[in-house]
Amino acid sequence: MQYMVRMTVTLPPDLDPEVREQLVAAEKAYSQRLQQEGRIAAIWRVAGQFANYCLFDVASHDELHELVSGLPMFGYIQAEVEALATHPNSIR
Ligand SMILES: O=C(O)C[C@H]1C=CC(=O)O1
Repeated sequence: MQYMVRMTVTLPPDLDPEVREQLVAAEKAYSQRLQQEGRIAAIWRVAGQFANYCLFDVASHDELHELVSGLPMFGYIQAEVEALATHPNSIR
């Protein structure tokens, strides 16, 4: 099952810079592991914003929730999820 998830990240402006650096590094490692596993099929930065679109390819709503809620930055992320179905005009 595929889901397009828009994540908007709002880190507190007064967050300790060291904690921020650790969060960013942990987020990168987690995200790259999911990409290597194919559970994040693609990721794009929204130009000019601290936001991204992630295409998840997972088995269930529950797996999606587990992965999104496991993001190190989860407490600072607003996630908007759209479930994707096959488009009848798709040639793939
Ligand atoms: O957009 C961000 O930097 C936050 C984040 C969520 C997944 C990921 O790889 O990075």
